[in-house]
Amino acid sequence: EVHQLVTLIGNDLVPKPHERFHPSFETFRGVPRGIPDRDTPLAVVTMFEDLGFIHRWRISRTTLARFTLMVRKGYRDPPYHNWTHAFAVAHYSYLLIKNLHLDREGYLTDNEALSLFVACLCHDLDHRGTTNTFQVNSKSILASLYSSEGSVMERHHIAQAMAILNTEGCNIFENLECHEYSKILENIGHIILATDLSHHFKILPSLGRMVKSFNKKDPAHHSLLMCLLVTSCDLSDQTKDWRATKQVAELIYKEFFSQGDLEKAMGINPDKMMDREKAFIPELQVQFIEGVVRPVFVLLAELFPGSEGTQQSLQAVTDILLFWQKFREIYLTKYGTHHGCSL
Ligand SMILES: Cc1nc2ccc(C(=O)N[C@]34C[C@H]5C[C@H](C[C@H](C5)C3)C4)cc2n2c(-c3ccccc3Cl)nnc12
Ligand SMILES: [Mg+2]
Ligand SMILES: [Zn+2]
Repeated sequence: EVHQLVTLIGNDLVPKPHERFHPSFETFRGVPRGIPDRDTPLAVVTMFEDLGFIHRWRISRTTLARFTLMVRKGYRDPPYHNWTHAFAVAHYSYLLIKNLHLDREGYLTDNEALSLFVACLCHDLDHRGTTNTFQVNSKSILASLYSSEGSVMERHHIAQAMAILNTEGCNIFENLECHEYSKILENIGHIILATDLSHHFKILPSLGRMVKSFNKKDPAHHSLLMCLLVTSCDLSDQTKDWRATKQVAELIYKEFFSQGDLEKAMGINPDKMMDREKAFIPELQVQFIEGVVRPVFVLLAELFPGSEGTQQSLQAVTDILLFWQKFREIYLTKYGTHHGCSL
């Protein structure tokens, strides 16, 4: 498949995204999950090309093809935390960089923009469909490796990304100067660690301050911005249409409930959110979107008020929240209580 992909992109055949994929590919309404899996490696390469990364960082096309296929292969196939999710997250970062001109406008350095896109592609590598808490409770190998530092899964995702870059013929950063190279690895690690939602809650007060008075010269602001951006990308499924969002919620709870079943079998009492007998999904989704998702897109819209895309994303999240609130009301009035709710 490397040969096939290389031939495609080798002789400058990298197509324009909207022509090859879908007119909505470059818009915030576009649903990257609609791209067939077999087309996603080429779509990744077109995004690298479209963002000017291939030229700016002298990335060899064959190396890029190998890297992309290795990353896709590095994902397992749990219901939600698979390659399709990584591709969707990376696509949203592509939209942000392209439409907000994050590098050109000085919100991010060139290096940070490339770091964000590559970190999104790699941010859930080798995910097993279980949470950090599960790693610790089940005393997994990954917990034995990383639990002392916290963010167990995220540290594993970083290790997997580094392993791919260290694989012969897959290091897309091979032509970077020394200081750029070490900077990019540091940024990618920082960004992937920021996808742990408990980290997001810790920095939330600082994000609020950063958004109020962003200082393009302050590296700390750049770091906080990269954390906010990657969290918005990780949650970007919630900025699409209701049908797409509902399908995603089904995948997430399929993964959560499998973990809950596993925990029960292991004699561990699962979190309500993971227990198919106790979870009332509409309520959980109202809480998550109201408490976590919408505040992220409010911050993003505040930071980029002139961008249609961020306003659209905030509006979409607001609509999704309304849907879940209606869903919850109907369910509660119809059934009085919520036992045995299924989507
Ligand atoms: C739709 C939707 N619902 C979601 C409901 C709940 C949670 C969730 O991790 N909750 C918490 C709740 C407390 C405090 C922290 C740590 C743990 C304890 C677990 C977070 C995530 C959800 N999520 C994600 C998502 C984003 C980043 C990583 C993993 C995932 Cl799954 N992406 N989409 C969704
Ligand atoms: Mg993750
Ligand atoms: Zn993710």
